[in-house]
Amino acid sequence: MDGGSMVADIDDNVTSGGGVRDVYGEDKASEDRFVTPWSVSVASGYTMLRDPRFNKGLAFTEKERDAHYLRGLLPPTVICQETQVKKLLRHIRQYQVPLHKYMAMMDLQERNERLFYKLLLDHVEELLPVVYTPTVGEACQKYGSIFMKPQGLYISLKEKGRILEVLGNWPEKNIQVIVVTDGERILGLGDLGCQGMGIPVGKLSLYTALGGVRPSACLPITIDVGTNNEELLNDELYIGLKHRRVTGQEYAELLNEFMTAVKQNYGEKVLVQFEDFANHNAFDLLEKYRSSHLVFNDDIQGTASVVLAGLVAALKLVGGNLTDHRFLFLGAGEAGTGIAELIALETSKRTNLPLDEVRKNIWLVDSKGLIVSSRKESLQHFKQPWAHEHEPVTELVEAINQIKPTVLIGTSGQGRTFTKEVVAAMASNNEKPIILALSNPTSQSECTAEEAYTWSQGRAIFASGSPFASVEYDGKVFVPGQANNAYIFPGFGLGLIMSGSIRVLDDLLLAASEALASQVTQEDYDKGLIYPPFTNIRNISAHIAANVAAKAYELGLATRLPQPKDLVKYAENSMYTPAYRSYR
Ligand SMILES: NC(=O)C1=CN([C@@H]2O[C@H](COP(=O)(O)OP(=O)(O)OC[C@H]3O[C@@H](n4cnc5c(N)ncnc54)[C@H](OP(=O)(O)O)[C@@H]3O)[C@@H](O)[C@H]2O)C=CC1
Ligand SMILES: CC(=O)C(=O)O
Ligand SMILES: [Mg+2]
Repeated sequence: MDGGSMVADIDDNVTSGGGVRDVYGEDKASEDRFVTPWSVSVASGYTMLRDPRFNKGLAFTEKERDAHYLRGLLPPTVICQETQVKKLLRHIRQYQVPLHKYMAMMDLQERNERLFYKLLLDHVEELLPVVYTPTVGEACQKYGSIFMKPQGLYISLKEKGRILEVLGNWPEKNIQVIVVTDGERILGLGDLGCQGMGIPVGKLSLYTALGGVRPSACLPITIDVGTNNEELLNDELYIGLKHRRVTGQEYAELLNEFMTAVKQNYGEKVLVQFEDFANHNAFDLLEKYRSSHLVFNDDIQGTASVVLAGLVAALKLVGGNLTDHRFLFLGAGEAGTGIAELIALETSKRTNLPLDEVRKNIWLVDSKGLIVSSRKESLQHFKQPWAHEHEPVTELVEAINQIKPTVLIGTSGQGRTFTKEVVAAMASNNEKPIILALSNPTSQSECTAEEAYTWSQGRAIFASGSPFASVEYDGKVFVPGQANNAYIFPGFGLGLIMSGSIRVLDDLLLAASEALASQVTQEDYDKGLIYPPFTNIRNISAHIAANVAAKAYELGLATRLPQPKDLVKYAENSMYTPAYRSYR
């Protein structure tokens, strides 16, 4: 036997490891290959089915199934989007636990984006509490354990010096709205660190569903500088940086790099919405960037705009004008002082009285009691304009009895602080007390709708940050309204985008507020409502967007010229509609 034939034998019959010959080619699976972490097949619709932006599920038509290599990848039946909505709604409703409904909705968003938005928009009153407050609060608390797929963009201290590069990793390039949080004050739930991501994700879902900004133009971002939440720091499943928050210069530098990178990458007209930052950063960030970037703080400014709208609408029910009313807040942080400032601004504009004068009708209570002048030196800067001459008062009931407000607003983040005595005190001083329990989620609401109506013998005009069901009292049904910045920011953002605005001024917030108040109908007033129902939200958002854009053009903030003639129509036409598109 010579060497040559030996080689031929081995080649033919024996594998290199001495095993059995690979007859069926199966051993190819263990061959060394160049590894790429993804594969793209141009001759298969498989990737299309798995892309939430294009997927239509069983709604792909016969023609589309042929044209896009989908044959066999779907069961044979074809159903329309309306039927899919019905099916999905039934699916969501079968869950008893709100968090399970939330997870099913997120799952749908990642599977079939248009169906998600169609379902949300068609059943907005039912599903808003699922994708937004209160359920989003619980989702953030459990974010680390419920999520398999990351959403949004995470920018942590590890990315310092490389933020521009990180922005480049996001697949979409034409971003119009960024909602960013650092997770330090998530709703009224405190510091949830990196798990706060649920908030920007939820807010941006509303930008699309309620305001019609297309999903690909929306970018949720969480900045992770650590957390002071001990429970998270000790949780092995915590998804964020496991150290206490960095503050001071290091924090400021990261935020500055972020803001600079955002403008460099997306241009002058990208809107940055600050969300759920703690107040020791929120006011400073807004102040620092409002003159160089298109920014607004939803908790300070969006909330102010929505509450002012509700109060202006409430005047139709209680009579008088803003100067005839006295306002008392429980909570003097972002929401409280933001609302107070916008009420004062609007009142001053309406009456030509100086701001300092109209501020005297507005009082705030913080965790140490009534904000009065003797405390001025020790107060944070945003509380100082509200330090009026008065003796110190520590109890809310006492403050109500002494100041006799016509309007009581809860922005404390502390549940059940509007006790029976508090509501009764408001009711004994006012025929129709206006009581707004704005804190979120429901567990942090200052009182429930039932408590507000029962303890005021059905006389309160009540709205809350998170939704409550209707209440029957003394044979009458009371429908509580929802005073939530969700009414404002989607339409507000659309107005900025469609006019190409480059800065946010307070006058734009007043314009948004005015538009929202004008959408409350006689039918709503007859039910005691000071906000229109969310079912009509696209129309409401179009009016808000149009009024904001009109003001932006008037003030010379708009860059998209010429100004469209009919701004409401223009807003409506600019909106993303979630109906499926036909594919050729
Ligand atoms: N409905 C809506 O659209 C919105 C609702 N919110 C809700 O409002 C709440 C507050 O948010 P924000 O203003 O940003 O938070 P901040 O932390 O900025 O402010 C909270 C304020 O409440 C005060 N406070 C805390 N505990 C008490 C107490 N027991 N009695 C009296 N005052 C108290 C704090 O006092 P001190 O200053 O002394 O610490 C502080 O002034 C949150 O629950 C949030 O979800 C916020 C934005 C929008
Ligand atoms: C609604 C909202 O922005 C908040 O509770 O923080
Ligand atoms: Mg918020």
